[in-house]
Amino acid sequence: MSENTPTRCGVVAVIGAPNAGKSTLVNQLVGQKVAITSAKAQTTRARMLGIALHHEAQIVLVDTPGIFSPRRKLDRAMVTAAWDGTEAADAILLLVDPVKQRRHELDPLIEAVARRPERKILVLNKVDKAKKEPLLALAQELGEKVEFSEVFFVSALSGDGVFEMKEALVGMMPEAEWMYPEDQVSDASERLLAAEITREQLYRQLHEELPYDSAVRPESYTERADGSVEIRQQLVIGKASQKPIVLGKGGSRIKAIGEAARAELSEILGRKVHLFLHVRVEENWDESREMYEEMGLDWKG
Ligand SMILES: Nc1nc2c(ncn2[C@@H]2O[C@H](COP(=O)(O)OP(=O)(O)OP(=O)(O)O)[C@@H](O)[C@H]2O)c(=O)[nH]1
Repeated sequence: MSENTPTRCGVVAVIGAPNAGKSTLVNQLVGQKVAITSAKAQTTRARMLGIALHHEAQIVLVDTPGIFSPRRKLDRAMVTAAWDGTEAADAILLLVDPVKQRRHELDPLIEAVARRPERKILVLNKVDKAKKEPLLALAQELGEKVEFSEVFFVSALSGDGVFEMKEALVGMMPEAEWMYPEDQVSDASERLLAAEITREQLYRQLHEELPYDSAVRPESYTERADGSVEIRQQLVIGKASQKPIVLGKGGSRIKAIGEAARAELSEILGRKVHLFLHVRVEENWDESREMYEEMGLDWKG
């Protein structure tokens, strides 16, 4: 970057139906993992920032929970967090999975986006799985409903088309000082990220067996004198009957979850990690204010 080039900085809110690939795209744009992903819908619970740098621009990406029709209190808090994430954005990026469109969730979203005053960008994801003609037809259909200033076709998973999109995003960012230090990639604390990494493993390893209502509560995060870090977390489940599923035979499942999370965390943190997990049954954890605050969601009584 030349010294005379003015810096740019802006906020892009990434919205879309559950499972569209929002977290995968944010990670790809940032160039490292800042948000967890899974095949399970509604993995992202709170608003998370991923901070991408490209040329003179700092692009602050708001990874929102998927927007869907809320039924439970937890769902309502997630949808509120999603829309809050779009406040004060310089652009709204609507991400769509062209194969599994989830129209019942996508259609209300399209209507809401159409009414927003911000610049709007359409990104059709998962092009690795989609056929060309339906993809173009979908872009045209959505383009008739919302005034998008740009349309991109990408694979967030493989990175195809993401570089070109990043180049284009730079030009959309207003001239401004960077909001975050150059080396900051996310606004999540290491403590929260650690809990999220464990939750990702919990979903990956038990996705069919364990219903959606489970959570990981950070208990302690202590730096040891030798430079390593000791992390304690609770795996919170809603029913005692789920406990044997999480533990597995002779504790083998929880051990595998802990081992995979520990390995990934040591890599991300660049140091040795000691991870201790234990299961806790809390029937109404999704009605607890403390849990909401730990997940970065607002509690609305
Ligand atoms: N084939 C393919 N799969 C993808 C692509 N992008 C994301 N996925 C997969 O789609 C699933 C959902 O991805 P996420 O990034 O967790 O989706 P999300 O929109 O953040 O989901 P929520 O947290 O439910 O809102 C994961 O299994 C991803 O690996 C892509 O470009 N191609």
